[in-house]
Amino acid sequence: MVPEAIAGLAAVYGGSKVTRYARADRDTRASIRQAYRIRRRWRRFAPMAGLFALQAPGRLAALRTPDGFAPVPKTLIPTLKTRPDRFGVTVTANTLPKVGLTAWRSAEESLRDAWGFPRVKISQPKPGLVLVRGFRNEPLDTHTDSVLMTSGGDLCFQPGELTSEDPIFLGFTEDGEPVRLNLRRSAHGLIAGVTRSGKSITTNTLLAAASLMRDVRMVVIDPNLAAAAPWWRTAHTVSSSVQPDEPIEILREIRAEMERRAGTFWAGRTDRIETFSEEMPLILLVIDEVANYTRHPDKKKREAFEAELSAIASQGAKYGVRLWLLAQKPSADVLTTAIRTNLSSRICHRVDTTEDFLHLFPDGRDLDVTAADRSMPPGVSIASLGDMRTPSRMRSVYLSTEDCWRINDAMCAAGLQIRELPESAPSMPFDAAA
Ligand SMILES: Nc1ncnc2c1ncn2[C@@H]1O[C@H](COP(=O)(O)OP(=O)(O)OP(=O)(O)O)[C@@H](O)[C@H]1O
Repeated sequence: MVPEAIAGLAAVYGGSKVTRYARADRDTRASIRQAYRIRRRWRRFAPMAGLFALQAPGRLAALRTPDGFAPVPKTLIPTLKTRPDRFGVTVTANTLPKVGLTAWRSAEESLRDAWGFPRVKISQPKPGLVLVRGFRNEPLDTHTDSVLMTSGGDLCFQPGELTSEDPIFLGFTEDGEPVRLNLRRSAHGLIAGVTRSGKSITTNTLLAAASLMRDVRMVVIDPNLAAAAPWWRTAHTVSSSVQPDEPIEILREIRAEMERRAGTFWAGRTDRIETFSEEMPLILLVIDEVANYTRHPDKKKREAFEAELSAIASQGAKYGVRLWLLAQKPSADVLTTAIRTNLSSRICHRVDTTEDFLHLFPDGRDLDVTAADRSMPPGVSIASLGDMRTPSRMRSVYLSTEDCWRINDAMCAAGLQIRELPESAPSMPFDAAA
């Protein structure tokens, strides 16, 4: 019975590995094979790389050793665990006496050559453990499609299937770590970058995921209409007005909703809304090209817009509002420091100057990354959001505007259409539905 149970367990374990391999994409399969080779050759390779320790022989060894011979010390080798993914393999090893981070770093070149990685990154996440991240593919150079659509153009999630608690997968850091945004737990955000740097593609993912969440109410203000167009029929509120009047009205309505929600604090004995529902949705307010309003030539309108925006930026989060602003260059004349300070999640695509970068990351001069880099390709940014400990390079996942239209078509088919497209829609160049 016992050997049968062991055989059964082994079959299940082996079966799950085979299934995992069969389901993996081509790059992950190559990494699975690479991880296997690393483990198989490890005991022979570790002493050659100097990654071993000698343990003085104990009394038992002395007893077992024939007379006239000195007892041989035991060779200890770090134990490896491997985690393959599409970029390469992450190897975790325990440290041994004198085989800590320094020894692993000294062996970096041998590890790179023996394991076949163009780049490895060695770190110590906690005492007793060393992490070697081997990259066969660079995460920043690797195109990643959004998880919201299949390669065949079908939706991976049906409208209403997600909630604000579901993480939005925005991209990968340069170390291959997924970057996820949790709308419920995070506060406001800012996306910057020169034209064609990738702001819209990043925003597509944010808006598309939010539109599939049943407890999120989407409000999109966009003087260029580009970001708003796919969501025109289904977003709760949408405006493409170049003049600030309509956006000011929308911001006032949100403020009125905030005041209405303040009343619920008494009943709930709380000072913030942390759970959302269809009756009490999270309000995602996205404003593209915010400079169009904050630098509007009409001073009175500009100030009225800024006053509303400032109130939402400072107070909105606790009432369940998440404000995301997009700007090419969020300098002080575009966004006041008071507003900017409240936009804690930051994504900075390529910008022109270091000063522009510092508007998003005031400590940017001390960082070893910058977005004021002309070689930075579209889709790559410096990001600080979610559980990232320091700002890091990120490559956004790709979700085309055409895919956003497809998601919107599916929402309309599910009876979620709120309004018709504007009269001018058929002539819009980006109207994939036309
Ligand atoms: N994450 C990405 N992966 C692959 N390609 C990308 C990515 N992001 C952007 N691109 C490429 O860069 C082009 C420009 O991106 P996008 O339209 O998002 O720029 P933008 O900053 O919004 O520009 P604009 O301000 O002019 O609207 C896209 O059409 C696409 O070809």
